[in-house]
Amino acid sequence: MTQGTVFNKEEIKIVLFEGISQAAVEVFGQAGYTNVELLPKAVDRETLLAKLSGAHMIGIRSRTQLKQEILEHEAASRLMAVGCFCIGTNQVNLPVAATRGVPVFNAPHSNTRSVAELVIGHTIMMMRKVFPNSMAAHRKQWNKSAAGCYEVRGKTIGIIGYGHIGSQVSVLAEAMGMKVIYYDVLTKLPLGNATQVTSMQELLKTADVVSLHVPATPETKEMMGAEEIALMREGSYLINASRGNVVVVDALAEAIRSEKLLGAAVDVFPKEPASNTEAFESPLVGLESVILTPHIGGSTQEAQRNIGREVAGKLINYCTHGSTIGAVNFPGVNLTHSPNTIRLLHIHHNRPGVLQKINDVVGDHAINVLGQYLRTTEDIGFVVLDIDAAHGREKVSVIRDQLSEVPGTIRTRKLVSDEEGDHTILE
Ligand SMILES: NC(=O)c1ccc[n+]([C@@H]2O[C@H](COP(=O)([O-])OP(=O)(O)OC[C@H]3O[C@@H](n4cnc5c(N)ncnc54)[C@H](O)[C@@H]3O)[C@@H](O)[C@H]2O)c1
Ligand SMILES: O=C(O)CC[C@@H](O)C(=O)O
Repeated sequence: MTQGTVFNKEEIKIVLFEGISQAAVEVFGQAGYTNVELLPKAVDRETLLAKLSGAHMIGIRSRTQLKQEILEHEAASRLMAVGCFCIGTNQVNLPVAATRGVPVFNAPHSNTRSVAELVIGHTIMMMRKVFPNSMAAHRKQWNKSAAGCYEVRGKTIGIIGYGHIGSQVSVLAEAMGMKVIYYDVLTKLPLGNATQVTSMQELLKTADVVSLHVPATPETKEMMGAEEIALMREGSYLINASRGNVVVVDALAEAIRSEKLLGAAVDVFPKEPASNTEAFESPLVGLESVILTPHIGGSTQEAQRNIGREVAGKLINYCTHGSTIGAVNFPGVNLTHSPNTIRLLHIHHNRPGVLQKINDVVGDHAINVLGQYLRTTEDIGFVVLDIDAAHGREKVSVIRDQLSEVPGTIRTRKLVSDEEGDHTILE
């Protein structure tokens, strides 16, 4: 019999890695989740496993790699949900997390303005050679010269990936008098006077500044290599604040050395140091017309605070109510507090016949089902049963045990609510 262990909210162990904003801790605390450990940076594998041990929910940013081996490790056996306190979720093996019954949440919007602002800053700094001149001034050299320096006004920026960030870069660039063209695999509504072009080649041949804003996918891996850079205009510029492996860095370094490109600004790298104490290595190091920033596109107080609140809220909603809205690897079910209800969550492999078996189990008991929800993705099925606590309280543990034995079951959870509030029962 798998009766499950009762955990009140203050016993739910939450570990937040990588200097996640204190705002997240506050949001957890306001919701009654007070057992939160906040670690200032990413940790090595051994520490990660030690911290994972017994943790119900964790929060990470882009440095912590949750690979298959980690997710399937005994230390992660209690792990119920993961929050990526950022946009990117490529650091998590999402299919493995899903088949472990672990939804992964992120913050798709909260840092996008910060990235767009940095890109605009990079554009001006790059085209005015601000950093080489500033570094020279720090060495007491006075390089007053207009050579190789340009206004952005009237220049064309070509945005590859016109999503949340690309479209904001578009608006800000246009406000500075730039012409905007963009390429996206989807047809996207142009903002202002921006124009969508039909091929990446056309964009590369036309733009004075190319800015990359695509997600990390197999299609975007190394999408800017030597061939693509060769198509760019002589003396143009490249910005990458998306993901490191979108650009072939050796090809970019070569284009800078040969002065095919007058400059570049790079915020993300194929290999990034795991902590601020590890040395940063890149073929771009030492090329003074390249602005190098340490993956800080989203690193502003405003963005981190908003992300902290957003992702903590999603984790709370999942833990307290079973709501998976906003999960990137899980069927989305929007659930809120339902008084005097016992809520059973059944996460299973999406294969024919599971729902029927669940209904058979429920049908064998004289209980009042107040609500039933089903959502599936290709691989995962998620069924939620709201059972009237007035009649079902004694029977629910037996029902849960029987549901746990339905072939294809990944995980079950039981959430009990009453007028005073919710508490959580986990496997
Ligand atoms: N530097 C940072 O600190 C930082 C911060 C946040 C996000 N990011 C990264 O920025 C990137 C963009 O984020 P977003 O929030 O704008 O994403 P988004 O999903 O809103 O937009 C991405 C756009 O790219 C398009 N796209 C996908 N594949 C494409 C392809 N092969 N060719 C052309 N277009 C393609 C999509 O249709 C979409 O419109 C992501 O890689 C994200 O991880 C970086
Ligand atoms: O904060 C981070 O570590 C990642 C920032 C950014 O790349 C994101 O994916 O949101």
